[in-house]
Amino acid sequence: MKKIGVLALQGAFKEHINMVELLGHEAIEIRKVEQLEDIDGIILPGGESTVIGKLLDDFGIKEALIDKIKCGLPVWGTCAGMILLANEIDNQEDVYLRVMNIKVKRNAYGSQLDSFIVKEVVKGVSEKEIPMVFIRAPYIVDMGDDVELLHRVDGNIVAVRQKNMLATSFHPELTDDTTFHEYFINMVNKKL
Ligand SMILES: NC(=O)CC[C@H](N)C(=O)O
Repeated sequence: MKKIGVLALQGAFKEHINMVELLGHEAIEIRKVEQLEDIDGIILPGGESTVIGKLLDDFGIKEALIDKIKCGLPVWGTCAGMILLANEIDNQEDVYLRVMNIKVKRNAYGSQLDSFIVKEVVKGVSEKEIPMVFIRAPYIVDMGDDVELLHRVDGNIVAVRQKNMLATSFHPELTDDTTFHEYFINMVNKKL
């Protein structure tokens, strides 16, 4: 059984906790630096990246989290979590963890009303179609040569991996499909 931290400062962290537990692993709500010592991987949930970014500072956890990720802690950022990981954010000076060689565009599809769901096969992740929920989602507008493209939707980059870091524009935790959570657990188990 693995211990998966879910950053629990703001946003849809409960849903990730449920998915991790559904797969038989221990899920821990992360709010304190010392908790980072005792986990095998961490998920950064969807929410509001500006709020989570500020709370990372307020809770004094940002620098320790950056160090852990740079030392190889497997991390998965979903939606706002992807924004937190990015080196650059289109049309915005503020950046947060700056650990992943991607440039993201926030609210890339428009407002809440432009949210949508698609079901597609993600090569290398699953043979069956996976439901992908996009809610005021970002997408990647540029990425480094060291970043592996996992999936595009309508030509836009929505899932990538860079060594121990996984980023998706969409929210698997808001579906009943555990495929991406299994993929991340395999990363944690170093099977991928
Ligand atoms: N569902 C989400 O996580 C939305 C992300 C949010 N629009 C942001 O820019 O931070």
